[in-house]
Amino acid sequence: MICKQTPLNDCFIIEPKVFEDERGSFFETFNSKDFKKNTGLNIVFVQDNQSISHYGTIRGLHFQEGEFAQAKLIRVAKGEVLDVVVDMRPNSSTYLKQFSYLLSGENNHQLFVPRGFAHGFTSLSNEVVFDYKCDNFYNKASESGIVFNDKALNIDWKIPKDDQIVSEKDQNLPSLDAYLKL
Ligand SMILES: Cc1cn([C@H]2C[C@H](O)[C@@H](COP(=O)(O)OP(=O)(O)O[C@H]3O[C@H](C)C(=O)[C@H](O)[C@H]3O)O2)c(=O)[nH]c1=O
Repeated sequence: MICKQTPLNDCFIIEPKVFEDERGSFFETFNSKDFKKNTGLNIVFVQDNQSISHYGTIRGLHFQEGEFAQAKLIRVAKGEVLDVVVDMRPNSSTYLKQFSYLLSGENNHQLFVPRGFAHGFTSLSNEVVFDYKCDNFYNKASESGIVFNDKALNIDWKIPKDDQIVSEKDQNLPSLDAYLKL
């Protein structure tokens, strides 16, 4: 596996070693020994999630707050997404900076998103299978987020407005400015 630093502190891109032969391919989607050796992080993932999204779906920007904050190891098993993260940690030198990255079933790349980051993605293909590991359990009461079309973040989701599919819940998330004033 190759581990590359992103422009945001503690956020990494992981490129697993893929073995290909006449039958197809194989790769280890997670190996705790290799993960610790390459990232220096001692993370215990406790929950695996999967979502399936139609083309144009935008999920996010989400995070759980406080003691229920989650680090995530994200991959796309099928299709392609633009994954977007924002460092929401006031003490970080990359505070409020954003980073986006194409994850796909083709490149098999993974993105490690540390606790304290807002996370979202958009489906650039149909029926995207989005799989990720979390190091903390789901806790509805601690869910929070920033609205996907926040003016200050001005994220380019790469999907025409007419094609965007966003849940009612996500459309009603606060702006970054409103969230920071909470
Ligand atoms: C996240 C989660 C949700 N749920 C239930 C709650 C709802 O009844 C249903 C759909 O939840 P939601 O609309 O919040 O799903 P997403 O919009 O994909 O949320 C996720 O999307 C962004 C991109 C993330 O990074 C977070 O992991 C997470 O917020 O699944 C659970 O039972 N367990 C869970 O861990």
